[in-house]
Amino acid sequence: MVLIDRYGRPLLKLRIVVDSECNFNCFFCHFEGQSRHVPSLTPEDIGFAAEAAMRIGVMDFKLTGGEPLLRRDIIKIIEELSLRKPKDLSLTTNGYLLGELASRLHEAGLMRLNVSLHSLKPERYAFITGTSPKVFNKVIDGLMKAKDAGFTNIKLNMVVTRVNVDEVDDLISFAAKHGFSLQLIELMPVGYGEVNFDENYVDLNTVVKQLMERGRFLGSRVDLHNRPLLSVDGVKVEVVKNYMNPSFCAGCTTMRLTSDGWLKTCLYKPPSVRVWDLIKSRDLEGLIKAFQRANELREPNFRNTDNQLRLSNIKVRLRVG
Ligand SMILES: Nc1nc2c(ncn2[C@@H]2O[C@H](COP(=O)(O)OP(=O)(O)OP(=O)(O)O)[C@@H](O)[C@H]2O)c(=O)[nH]1
Ligand SMILES: C[S@@+](CC[C@H](N)C(=O)[O-])C[C@H]1O[C@@H](n2cnc3c(N)ncnc32)[C@H](O)[C@@H]1O
Ligand code: SF4
Ligand code: SF4
Repeated sequence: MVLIDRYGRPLLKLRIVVDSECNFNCFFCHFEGQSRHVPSLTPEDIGFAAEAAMRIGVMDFKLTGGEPLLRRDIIKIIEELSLRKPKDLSLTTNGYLLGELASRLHEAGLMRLNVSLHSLKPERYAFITGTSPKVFNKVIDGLMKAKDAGFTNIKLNMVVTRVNVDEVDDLISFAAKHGFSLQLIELMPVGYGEVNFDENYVDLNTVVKQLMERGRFLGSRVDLHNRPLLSVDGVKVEVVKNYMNPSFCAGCTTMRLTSDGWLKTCLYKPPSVRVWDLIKSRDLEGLIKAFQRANELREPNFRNTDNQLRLSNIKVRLRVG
């Protein structure tokens, strides 16, 4: 069984925001649209929430944050999820603590890793992430340790802004050299990303157009946002172009479980459904109902209103006829 929302979109994936804290301070951080410095669910709570999600057909879990590797019990969280045998279990990290944790993450059952890497220039990396230039080498070391630990499917996340758009080719070369794939992410006007959006936004379509001069289109991810997949210089490049993109939202198959126990139906905006008490009291039926309710409330953020008008006109005409 899979839940379908009012716009015909299946609910396939849960992004679990495991914490609201971070050791970095990226100038664009959206913090998954959740509040800072709030309490967090325990590993057992998260496992229980995943169980309810699996009952309604969600088999794909993404751990994110804040910085998920700051949780001292991150291994236990992964074990709790892994024992329920999901189809996909992945984590997105800034990579700072990856060197220390990579082997244990792999052993605990984590299947995939996305590592944010917005620049290959230590000074610029520090500027973007609000850290010191020494941090860059630690992140690169973490990436190499993750590869050695057995992670075969590592995606580099690059949020493309005016600060780093000149490094897209360098990131492709770096990914090619080390066997990673690359995810180009358009800046989203959420959280800090909203505050400095105008001076930093780059339309990803312009970047993709240039890449297509030497790359080829492999297809779209219909399971997730209809994201285009390209092959450029032998590297798989995934395009996360969200801003003003109705096709992206039409393919939205996700919702978020925030660290303080809300089902957040969209990154950008309410509504959210509170599930903290249902999780804490282990009310499985109540939690399944809350998932169903949140799914009914899901709405695409960017929509092609012209098309929608045309569609509703057709429906009206059919009814009248
Ligand atoms: N607007 C929006 N952005 C999303 C959504 N899901 C993921 N993103 C963004 O996509 C970018 C990449 O997210 P990741 O955490 O690396 O995960 P992912 O690529 O979505 O997931 P996988 O393909 O499973 O690895 C980040 O900027 C996320 O904020 C969504 O539903 N809506
Ligand atoms: C919120 S972070 C949490 C995980 C981890 N701290 C990290 O940075 O990888 C998840 C992903 O969202 C990206 N991101 C953060 N703010 C963004 C924004 N305003 N627009 C687009 N992507 C953003 C990050 O670069 C990262 O790849
Ligand atoms: S994007 Fe990730 S690493 Fe950067 S501040 Fe946000 S949570 Fe921290
Ligand atoms: S509907 Fe909201 S959460 Fe879904 S893809 Fe669009 S912006 Fe993201």
